Amino acid sequence: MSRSKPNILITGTPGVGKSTLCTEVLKHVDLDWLEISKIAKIRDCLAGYDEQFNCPIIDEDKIIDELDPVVEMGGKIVEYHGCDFFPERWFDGIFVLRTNNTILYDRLQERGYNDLKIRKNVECEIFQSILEEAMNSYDGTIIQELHNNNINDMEKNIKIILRFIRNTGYFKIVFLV
Ligand SMILES: Nc1ncnc2c1ncn2[C@@H]1O[C@H](COP(=O)(O)OP(=O)(O)O)[C@@H](O)[C@H]1O
Repeated sequence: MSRSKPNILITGTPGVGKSTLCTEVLKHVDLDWLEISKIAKIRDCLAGYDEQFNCPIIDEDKIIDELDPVVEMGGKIVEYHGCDFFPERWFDGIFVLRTNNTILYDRLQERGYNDLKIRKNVECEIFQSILEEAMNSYDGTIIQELHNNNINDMEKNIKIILRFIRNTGYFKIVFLV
């Protein structure tokens, strides 16, 4: 089945601003937001618990099986702090958010993460693990790295993503404002 709307992925280390950016983009365009962490819990797609990162481990095969028919229809913003297990065919564009280490540290501390979890996530960002994961899993031409340290960055990123969606040229995209 061919899609009438594009699919994009918004990924990056926890705390880089994925949810906030999705919320903002969705004020302007009629797409559906798939928050993989939440959907995995609701639809019982969990495979255990990561003691080191202090978070649930999702059952990647199960979540793909659950969501494949929905994503194939198009019009989805998929959001998750990982990306290598999604089918390549799902996405028209991939956006990897990045945040300066000290800013990320403060955001995660404010979120109440313990010291180990903060350190592991900041290390993940320092080693640009998610960007590399994306580069190793998808065609580099559909990947954009977006710095997201402050409100100005956020404004720019919203525009970049909306422009990308507009330029995909799918016939059914509805812009709300
Ligand atoms: N561009 C930004 N400038 C300043 N603060 C931001 C920005 N993006 C996100 N934040 C803040 O950082 C925190 C983490 O954002 P969130 O969207 O929950 O990250 P993620 O979904 O990647 O875990 C929130 O308190 C949010 O308000």
